[in-house]
Amino acid sequence: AILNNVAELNKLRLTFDFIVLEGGTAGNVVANRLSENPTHKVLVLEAGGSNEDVMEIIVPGYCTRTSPNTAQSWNYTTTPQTALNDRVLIYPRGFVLGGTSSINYMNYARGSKEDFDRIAKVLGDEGWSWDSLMPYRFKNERFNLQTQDNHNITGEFDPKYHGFNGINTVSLPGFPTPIDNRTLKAMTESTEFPFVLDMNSGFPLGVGYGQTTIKNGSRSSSATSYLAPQFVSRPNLHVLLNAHVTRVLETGPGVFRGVEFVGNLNGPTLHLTAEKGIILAAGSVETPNMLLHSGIGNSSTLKALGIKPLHNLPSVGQNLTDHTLAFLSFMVNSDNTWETAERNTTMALEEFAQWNATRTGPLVDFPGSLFGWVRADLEGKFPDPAAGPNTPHYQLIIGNGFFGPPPATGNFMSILPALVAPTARGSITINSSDPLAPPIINPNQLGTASDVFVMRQALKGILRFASLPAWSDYIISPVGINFNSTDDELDAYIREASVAAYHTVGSASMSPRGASWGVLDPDLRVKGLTGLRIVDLSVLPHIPSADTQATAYAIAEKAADLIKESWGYL
Ligand SMILES: Cc1cc2nc3c(=O)[nH]c(=O)nc-3n(C[C@H](O)[C@H](O)[C@H](O)COP(=O)(O)OP(=O)(O)OC[C@H]3O[C@@H](n4cnc5c(N)ncnc54)[C@H](O)[C@@H]3O)c2cc1C
Repeated sequence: AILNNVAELNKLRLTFDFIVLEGGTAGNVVANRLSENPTHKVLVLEAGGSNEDVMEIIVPGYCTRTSPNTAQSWNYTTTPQTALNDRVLIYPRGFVLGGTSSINYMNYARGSKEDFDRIAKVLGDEGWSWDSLMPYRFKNERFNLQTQDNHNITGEFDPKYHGFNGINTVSLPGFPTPIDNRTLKAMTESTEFPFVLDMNSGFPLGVGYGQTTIKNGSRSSSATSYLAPQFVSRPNLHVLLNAHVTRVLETGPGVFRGVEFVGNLNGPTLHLTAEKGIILAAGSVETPNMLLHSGIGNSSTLKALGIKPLHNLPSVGQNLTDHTLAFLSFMVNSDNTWETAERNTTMALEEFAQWNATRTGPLVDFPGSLFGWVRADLEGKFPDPAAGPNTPHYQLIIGNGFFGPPPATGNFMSILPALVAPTARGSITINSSDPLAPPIINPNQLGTASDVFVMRQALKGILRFASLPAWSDYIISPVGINFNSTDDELDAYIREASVAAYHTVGSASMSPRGASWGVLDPDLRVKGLTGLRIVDLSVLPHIPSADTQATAYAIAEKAADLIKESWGYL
């Protein structure tokens, strides 16, 4: 059942085997899988509210409206980013059931085989390799063979890389955009941007059809899928909304099976204990924040802040890694772009009415059909930052309009580069002993010379792509730079036009058993402690070269098996 307040929970007088701290992308997967065993009583505590009836969440075409500065987002900001002219960036995360899977842009991308084989090698644990994670990707995925416009999808994906019986629906685009055919034609005009049949095969290089977590024209999040009515009605699964967790608590020497939370920010502090274990799945920003406030982190820093150190793990909050996105638009010779609907209320209402009546039309998709995964020419200047030669350095996000509020006049298309093999590392730290105070978020965007160089090469690559004959009667000019900008001009543009991609990972990373660094053993247990596992993207020692939700789901499916195994059933 889903409960809205602590009074409802108290009335039930329940005890729990597992308490899953937070109903986000990964947390809901674990809650679902652990409650498959009817003898296991599972509670999820989630700070945010319900995902139901929020149109910005449900309608795919509205996905860019879910954040920032909405009731469904932790409206964080970063520290001034040195490489980005000291700009403070917005840094949203989902504050709602489903977590960031309820507010993200739904792109489903797994990264490369080499990404995960590198992680397995670093950890000395084959269980994290690409091949070992494949069954968990399949357990998560329910690939949808029908699109909203019922077009023939042969040649748009490769079925052998997909799961068809999982829980979370993944679909191909259901409404072609007017620039799809030109993009496909451009691919035939240059060997630099070949067509890739399926970017989720482990070998993503090329440009191909995007896959998204959309079910029949509406968002599929961990809340709508893993907590669908047939699951959340299990008598042994309870989800408490509006429960802000402040700390995990020591219940015996080195044993953490307690949790402290508040049911509303001015209300009393409440405590619960799990018989078997606590699963911390608050995401890469809040998980390290919560560990630090619980006394798990660098003991001397915690002591200086007035927090009683309970377990010295200096890596907590370190190694935070994120991708970087640069906005890049082109003025085009067409009026069939997003701007036209954005400037015309009647047309926007018609699009919504179409979606509402038949789940067809432009709002059934993330606003874009094709994505690219490309390697940059490093010109021998830097060691390869990618996991291997089949792994991209940057992503192309192609859209039929201007991302963000459009200028008053003109029509546009966007080809955004996202740096997906960053070398910079950031951190989550705290400067207060108040667990309700926001953490200090420093993703250190483009924080190395190598990252700035690769982003510059990405911009040059996109300018080459936009110069191909397929675009000659369509693209008028880039916005903010031009086709022959100098390196200095491109760098100046990058520092102003780049933002975080919100693919945050790594801040409570696994490391090999017995290592002097890291926060978790490869079985996701906090090093040196009993009763506490972490299951979210903070656990990754390296960032995959793709959007991150597919990996959050795979980690969580694997974690559920690890937990079940340790309690003697699978
Ligand atoms: C705007 C945006 C767009 C994105 N687009 C894409 C995309 O298109 N494709 C993609 O693959 N990835 C995308 N991502 C990233 C991706 O969605 C996330 O990496 C992933 O969902 C994170 O999963 P998680 O389980 O680690 O954390 P989350 O899903 O964030 O779960 C954490 C949960 O913990 C809760 N929580 C945190 N602290 C507390 C507390 N103290 N007490 C109680 N509850 C708490 C949160 O409310 C949340 O529900 C996007 C991210 C953003 C922000």
